[in-house]
Amino acid sequence: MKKPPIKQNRVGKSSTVSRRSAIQSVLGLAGTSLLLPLSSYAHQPAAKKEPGQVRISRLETFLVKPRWIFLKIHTDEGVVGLGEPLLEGRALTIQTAIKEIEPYLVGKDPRQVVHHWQAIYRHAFYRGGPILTSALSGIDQALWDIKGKLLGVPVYELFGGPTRDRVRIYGRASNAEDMKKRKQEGYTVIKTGVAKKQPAGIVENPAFVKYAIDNFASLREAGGDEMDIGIDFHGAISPQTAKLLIKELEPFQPMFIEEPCQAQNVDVMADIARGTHLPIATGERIFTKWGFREILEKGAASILQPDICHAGGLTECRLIAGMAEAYYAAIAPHNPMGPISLACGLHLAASIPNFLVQEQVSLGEGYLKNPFKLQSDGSVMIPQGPGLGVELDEDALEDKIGHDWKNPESYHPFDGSVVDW
Ligand SMILES: O=C(O)[C@@H](O)[C@H](O)[C@H](O)CO
Ligand SMILES: [Mg+2]
Repeated sequence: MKKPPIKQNRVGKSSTVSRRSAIQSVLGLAGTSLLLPLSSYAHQPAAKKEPGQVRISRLETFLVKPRWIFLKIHTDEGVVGLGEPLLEGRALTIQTAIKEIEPYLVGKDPRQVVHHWQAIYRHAFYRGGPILTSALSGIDQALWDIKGKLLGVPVYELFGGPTRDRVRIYGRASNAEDMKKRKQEGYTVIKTGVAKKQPAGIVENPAFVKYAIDNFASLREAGGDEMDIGIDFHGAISPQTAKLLIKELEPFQPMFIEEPCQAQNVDVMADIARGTHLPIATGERIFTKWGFREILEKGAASILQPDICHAGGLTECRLIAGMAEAYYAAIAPHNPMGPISLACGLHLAASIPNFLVQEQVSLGEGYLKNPFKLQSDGSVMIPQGPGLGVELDEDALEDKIGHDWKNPESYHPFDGSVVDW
């Protein structure tokens, strides 16, 4: 059989032999040639360090309030890369996943970002899934940060940008009063949710619909016709109710309908999308290009909301943006995370043509030495420092270390049954 193109680990040969024979004996395959030759199982060694080269020395994660996890990838040259490998409610699991990936990275050249992405994703054998792609996403972000810092340029420069000089961000409003405040702060885009007195069931009566639509109408009135207002159904409404609400919302022209249903059955979302001219947005629970492929092919959404902390990092989200462009779809990164995630969104926005708007819940006040500032036109500027261009404020962070965040639970008040939140 042909030798694999990658140099093999001679030093590790004996452990490779025992690993293969262990695999073979477990599978009952001893003596058969079903498995690849020895060399194919070898771990790629850290190449000898030449002068001027950099090696990854250690991965450090820490939980940060309210529910985040930050990653630092340390190098033997002192350059540190930042990432946010968060999956909400699973911070400890992610921490463990990163611990398991660390031995692969230690001793390696941090600049081979795409190569490491491929190795971490594909050698896991069980590919993807929210836990592993979130861990990988944070690592990918930190590696781009290191690469930019080593070269002394912002990440968007490495991606061929800037494609724009500022980035529209959106705030949140659940009622007319919030809307007026956001407008005053300078926001030109707002996201809201479906107003409801109790969790949605399967079929709703006119009172449910009226309550939700009246609330949206009050937001439209407070925001005015020039305000872009997206509405997040949160995948927590039945598809039939989603269709009904969308029909009633059409006259108020929302900017997009987010997660009109869960994305597990893409055909159902595509059916909803065909029934309205309003743009359907989805993506916070979809991972990698393989997850977004089906959404695009079936025309289930025209606004993709990959989370740069879940979907595979900056490497993968750029590729997803390219796929989206071929379907005239736009990118609006999901981001209820921290400021490292926001910085990633800004670099992505500055390096793709089809960016729409960026979600954020924190501009980094109390976390960053150089927090972002909302401009009077509803935008923030793209960070100009090397790498991701953000620096943690370690002193301010001290009292924010650690959390025991738990995701909400929701039960129907009538019979106590589990409902989506
Ligand atoms: O679009 C959003 O920001 C929300 O759907 C959040 O991702 C969700 O509440 C979990 O944090
Ligand atoms: Mg959402």
